[in-house]
Amino acid sequence: MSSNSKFAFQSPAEAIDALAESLTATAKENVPFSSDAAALRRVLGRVLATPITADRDSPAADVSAMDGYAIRESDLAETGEVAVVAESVPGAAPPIWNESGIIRIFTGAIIPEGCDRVIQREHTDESPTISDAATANLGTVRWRDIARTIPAGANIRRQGENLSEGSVAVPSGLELTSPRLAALTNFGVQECCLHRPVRVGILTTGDELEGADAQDLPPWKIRNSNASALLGLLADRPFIDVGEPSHAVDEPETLRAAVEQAISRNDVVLMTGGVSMGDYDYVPRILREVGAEIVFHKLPLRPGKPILGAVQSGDTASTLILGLPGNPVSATMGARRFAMPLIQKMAGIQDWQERASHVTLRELGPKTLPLHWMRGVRLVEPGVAELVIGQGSGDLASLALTDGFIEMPPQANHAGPWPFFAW
Ligand SMILES: Nc1nc2c(c(=O)[nH]1)N[C@H]1C(S)=C(S)[C@@H](COP(=O)(O)OP(=O)(O)OC[C@H]3O[C@@H](n4cnc5c(N)ncnc54)[C@H](O)[C@@H]3O)O[C@H]1N2
Ligand code: MOO
Repeated sequence: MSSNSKFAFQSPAEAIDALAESLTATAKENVPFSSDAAALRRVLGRVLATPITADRDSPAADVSAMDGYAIRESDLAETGEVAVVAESVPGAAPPIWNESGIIRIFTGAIIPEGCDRVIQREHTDESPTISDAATANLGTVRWRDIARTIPAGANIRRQGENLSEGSVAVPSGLELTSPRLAALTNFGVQECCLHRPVRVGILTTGDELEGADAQDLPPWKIRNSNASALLGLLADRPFIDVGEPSHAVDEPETLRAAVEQAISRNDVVLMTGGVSMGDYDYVPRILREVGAEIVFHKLPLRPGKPILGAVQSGDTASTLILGLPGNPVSATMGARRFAMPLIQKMAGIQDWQERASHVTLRELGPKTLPLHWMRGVRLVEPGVAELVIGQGSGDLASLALTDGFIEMPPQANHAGPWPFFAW
């Protein structure tokens, strides 16, 4: 703990970095790959653990970038009609060129040996205007003046100009997005090595909590909204394997058993509630009892000041435990701000640190805080947001109107731009 402060870390970013030091990426596993929908879905959004290399040059040969005519320079000297003697089409080997006449070529087809450029068809007058491959007669063309300005090499995509055989096409540590799935298909991948999805367990605590289906609640009971909020943050990320949330009442033995089970089954345990100063706030004590190292408890942050970050060392890897304050706004913002980047690190994502976009506030009230301040906002136009002023960290109704939140450092009193954390 630093000497001039009651907090172990002075900012969320420092606290996240400190936890990250103990955390490693999940194991690698080989997953079959093909281009059918089921196989693509299986790997989409997962994280590549070893690079994909090109199985051959890209393109695999010199190919045409245009529909037109493959020629050599001397063909342009012809002022009359030039005979089209063959066609080079995608999907077929190029014709053998016998050096008399020219070759009609289509985009993507291989440049026949000896040709040094492609004249696009709109730079010619063709006769007939549409070729009739059924007859042996492929017609003739006349060059328009502009054709004679087309230099050697024009409209030819050279063999290997995108990537040469054996070079890295997709580096490891990246999520498999749509363009990367295309690259895997293009480079003949049959099996890819991915990080196992990060297992995340949600463990809510509190005697007051009931399920979403509870009806006719007495006023001292509430529905477990944190479980839904956390599940909603994590469930649609293929690099996360989030299980059914579990719940423990505020009783030490029950809670300890639930914590031990959650730690044994998961890479990350997200707890909510029970981390502040109440008589029934057992979470810090129990985490210590089960042998977890508490890296921080309380940060200069609002909402969520009582947040707790801990690590349980295992035989091969450490488990991350976040004790999120029970208040719904604190729990949800805390999970987004702290858990997401750390889960990304454990998922093997190279650039796991938050790369938040920034927004400027349309209006800023006079208030400042001596804490890092996460404030719910609604996007009103690109790069501009307005504050959604709520009644505090229990105000779920206001939270539901937000698109995300900004984070302002202590005493900040200007409109930004501030980092924006989208839901
Ligand atoms: N004496 C002090 N009291 C409190 C402090 C403090 O520093 N000194 N900090 C306050 C702050 S700030 C927060 S945030 C809360 C955090 O408290 P806990 O993490 O111990 O959470 P609980 O007391 O269990 O619950 C707080 C609040 O949230 C509701 N809750 C809890 N879990 C859920 C859930 N799964 N779904 C929906 N709502 C939930 C709970 O009913 C309480 O209303 O402590 C302050 N107190
Ligand atoms: O900081 Mo706590 O999160 O207000 O409610």
